Amino acid sequence: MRSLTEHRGAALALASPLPVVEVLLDDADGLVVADDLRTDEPLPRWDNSAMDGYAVRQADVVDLPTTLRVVADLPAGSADEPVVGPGTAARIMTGAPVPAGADTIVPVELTDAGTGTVLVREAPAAGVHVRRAGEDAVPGDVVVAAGTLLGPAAIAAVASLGRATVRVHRRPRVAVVSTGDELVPPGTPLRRGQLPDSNSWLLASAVRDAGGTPVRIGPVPDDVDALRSVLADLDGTVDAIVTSGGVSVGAYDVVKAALADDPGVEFLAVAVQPGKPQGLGRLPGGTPIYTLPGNPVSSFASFEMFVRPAILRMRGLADVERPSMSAVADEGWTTPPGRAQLMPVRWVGPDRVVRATARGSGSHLVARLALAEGLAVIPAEIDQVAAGDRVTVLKVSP
Ligand SMILES: Nc1nc2c(c(=O)[nH]1)N[C@H]1C(S)=C(S)[C@@H](COP(=O)(O)OP(=O)(O)OC[C@H]3O[C@@H](n4cnc5c(N)ncnc54)[C@H](O)[C@@H]3O)O[C@H]1N2
Ligand code: MOO
Repeated sequence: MRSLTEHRGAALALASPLPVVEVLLDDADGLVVADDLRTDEPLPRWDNSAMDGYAVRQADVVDLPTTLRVVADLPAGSADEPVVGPGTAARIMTGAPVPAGADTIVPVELTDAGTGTVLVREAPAAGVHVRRAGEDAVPGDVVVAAGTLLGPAAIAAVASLGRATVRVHRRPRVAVVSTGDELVPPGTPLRRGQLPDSNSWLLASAVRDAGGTPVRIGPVPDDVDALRSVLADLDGTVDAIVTSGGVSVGAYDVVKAALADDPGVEFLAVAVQPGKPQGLGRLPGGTPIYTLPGNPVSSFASFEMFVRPAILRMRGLADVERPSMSAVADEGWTTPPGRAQLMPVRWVGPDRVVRATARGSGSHLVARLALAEGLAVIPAEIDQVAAGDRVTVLKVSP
């Protein structure tokens, strides 16, 4: 059996950052910046006022109170370039450029708010309430580095450079294909033996949560030719394919059968529970394929371990790890000998977890998987978790 870490490495090795495209800022959320974005100008671009008030000369506000003549009115956006000479002031609003001659901003609260003349009762020291050109960034500074994930703050930084578009790695399109004769779409009446396909929805949602665009297909019946034709159509038109089911040693394991002669795809056992039977590789057209086991908790945990990091890498992210933390197991449980365990857990305190369901990591427990907030990763060498033990928990809930 291959170790969890080794298989994760093989899964990640199939992925590389996708080609770069230029997108409007409106479409940039969740995408990853392709090149360093530098500023050509100082930011702020000019000295400007941090307060609504009056721009004055410090020498004029030493003996207070005093009355100054108002020679200009400068709202934010004003292109006027008045000069504040001795005995005068410019009314100024937050964000307007500080006019030549002025070195001091008097907030309106310290004046009589006059428009023809202004009575100044108190004044701050020179430079207070002035936002200096270049104090945020100077020309040549990298403002948004290659590899930055675009969220609200980073998009604001790009916009503040005056750019309407940004070059990013294309968002991965990932096909998810569920297989199994027993599956019907949710909402369809069930006869004995049938069950709703939950994996294609699970995987489509997981793709979206990983920042990809899912192409959901399924359920595909246990028919080798039908599945081959679905995969051939997808090969070369999507960035990755994820299948569920049909990879163990059953008589009708369609995914394994459909790809058995494909030299680019290997099937193997990984020392992990759930998620032991796995396959991965490239289809003839070069598309990476990940064939996950069909048990829903196995599909969930396998996607988390093997597919999600690959999608993050395709997006151009350097860090493909989930945030993890050490937590205390509030109860004990057994783990399979010689295999790592991925135990769905939920929080019962800031750093305490219990199994999400009393039946633990059983790979069919799809209904109660909904309670899982984390996956405790128990190394293969550990055969028993005791109450009070520390475990590493990946935070997986959205
Ligand atoms: N003799 C052996 N049998 C099994 C072994 C083994 O080593 N020897 N391994 C077991 C393990 S571990 C797993 S995991 C499963 C994986 O099997 P498959 O990937 O072939 O999955 P299926 O047989 O197609 O389905 C398993 C199970 O999951 C249900 N399922 C499948 N797809 C969906 C879906 N889209 N939505 C909801 N539920 C789904 C399916 O009905 C089965 O109950 O093999 C074990 N067997
Ligand atoms: O590997 Mo299976 O996923 O243990 O149930």
